[in-house]
Amino acid sequence: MPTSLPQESLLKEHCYIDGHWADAISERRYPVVNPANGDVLAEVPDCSAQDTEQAVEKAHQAFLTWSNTTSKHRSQILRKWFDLIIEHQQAIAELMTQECGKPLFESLGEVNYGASFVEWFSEEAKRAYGDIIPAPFADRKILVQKQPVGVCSAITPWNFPLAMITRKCAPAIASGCTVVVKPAEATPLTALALAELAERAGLPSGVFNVVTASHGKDVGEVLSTHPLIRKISFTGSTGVGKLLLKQSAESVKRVSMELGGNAPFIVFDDADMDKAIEGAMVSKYRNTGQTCVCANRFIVHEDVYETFTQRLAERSAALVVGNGMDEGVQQGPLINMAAVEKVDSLVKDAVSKGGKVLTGGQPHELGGTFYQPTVLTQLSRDMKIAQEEIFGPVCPVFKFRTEEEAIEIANDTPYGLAAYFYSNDQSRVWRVASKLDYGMIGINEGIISTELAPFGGMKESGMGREGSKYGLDEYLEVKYLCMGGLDV
Ligand SMILES: NC(=O)c1ccc[n+]([C@@H]2O[C@H](COP(=O)([O-])OP(=O)(O)OC[C@H]3O[C@@H](n4cnc5c(N)ncnc54)[C@H](O)[C@@H]3O)[C@@H](O)[C@H]2O)c1
Ligand SMILES: O=C[C@H](O)CS(=O)(=O)O
Repeated sequence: MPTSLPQESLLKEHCYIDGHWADAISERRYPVVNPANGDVLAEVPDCSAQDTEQAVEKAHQAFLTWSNTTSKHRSQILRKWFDLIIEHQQAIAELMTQECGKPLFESLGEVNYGASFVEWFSEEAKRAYGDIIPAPFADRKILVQKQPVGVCSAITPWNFPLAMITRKCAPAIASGCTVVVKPAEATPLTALALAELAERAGLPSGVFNVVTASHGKDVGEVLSTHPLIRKISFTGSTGVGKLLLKQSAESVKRVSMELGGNAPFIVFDDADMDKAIEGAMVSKYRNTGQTCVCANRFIVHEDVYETFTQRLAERSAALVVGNGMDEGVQQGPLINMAAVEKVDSLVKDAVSKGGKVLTGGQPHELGGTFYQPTVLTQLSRDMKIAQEEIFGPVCPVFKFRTEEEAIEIANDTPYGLAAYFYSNDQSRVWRVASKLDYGMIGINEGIISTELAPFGGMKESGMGREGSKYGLDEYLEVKYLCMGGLDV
């Protein structure tokens, strides 16, 4: 085990089921690798369908008790979990950087962002209000109450190893549900550290379970079809999301889907260029371009196109690329070589069709999973980079002339997660915001995610919302009680 991993007991190498640290029934294990240098950080259980079925059954038993606790009790435990995550944020961040690659300052940011969902839903737990509705007849009362959905499953991606788990499990636990989590195969250690801190916070056995596996298919099939699972919450690619929707349909499970993105970043001729460049940099290069809400297509008015592209290229070329644990590094590795090959293939396709490389454009001289921050111009919409989620440090910059053209280009995608645009014309702001088909829109702002606002998309970017006052309802059922025959 590399010496840089925290020695404190947050490094867990077993799955967490019903309050026990366990091996897989098969005793198979798989290595967790640092994408920056290929170091084996740890080994964790390679769980199967059988392990997952046991976890679901334990979560069901725990639900029978947990669902009958008071919301205040659940709130207090969630608050303790939040406090422990914050207390141990450095150790968690070091685990996160070494298993997913993001620079340490970004991992610390994610730990605090992910913890904010636990804090938020420790408060929202006490606000699952119902209604008393004026009855149409004198002898009855109409009541509406909310109750927990039941046993939930959560399947999460590697790019935000903590926040994507807390964004699901905090509202689930707050509402009285229990959860079986399958983290991404690449990033189980952060999830297991969360389980350790949940146990220390006093979360009862079986409420929060973590099943680790080297691939998603077998475990995922159980988590999307088991009769005791009443809801599945998935964050990941649209392709896997569609598969899970199909698998969940047979037993009509509740679903939350947080899927892929293809965010447009529109710069109008009346934009504040300094703000637009800053917004472009933070939106594009967060997690080395590997976030679902990263700017994926820059769409820039012809009058400011040269200025924007030159300034973006200068800033991109100046980014420090390296191991995320090293001081000053701003761009880490991509998650694996397949990601490097995909990003490079998109760049080469664009160049083969006439695209021009202003900076970068190929794997980084560091080798391995590192890629050069890249800016491309002279692009056309028939290029793959116009339609696919890049998930890497590449900025394709398209040109437009009219407002209508910009909106048409921006909406020309099956995705509808996040969009961004920069303009100082207030009338234009209202026109464009109303016409963009996206669940979240940053206006003169490049980073918009917060636990206070509803996170989610339209079209093939998914369904449901996470965080905010809307996030709790994803884990609640609404029940109507008609109390009749009253002599009142
Ligand atoms: N909308 C959002 O909030 C959001 C957030 C983060 C990432 N994402 C998206 O996730 C993708 C990148 O993450 P990724 O590479 O981990 O995505 P992915 O879809 O490959 O994997 C996500 C999770 O699904 C599991 N999985 C894979 N195949 C499965 C199967 N057949 N059955 C069940 N589970 C299966 C994986 O093991 C992992 O835990 C991007 O498309 C990104 O846009 C979306
Ligand atoms: O990658 C997807 C995450 O949901 C992005 S964010 O951390 O919520 O902004």
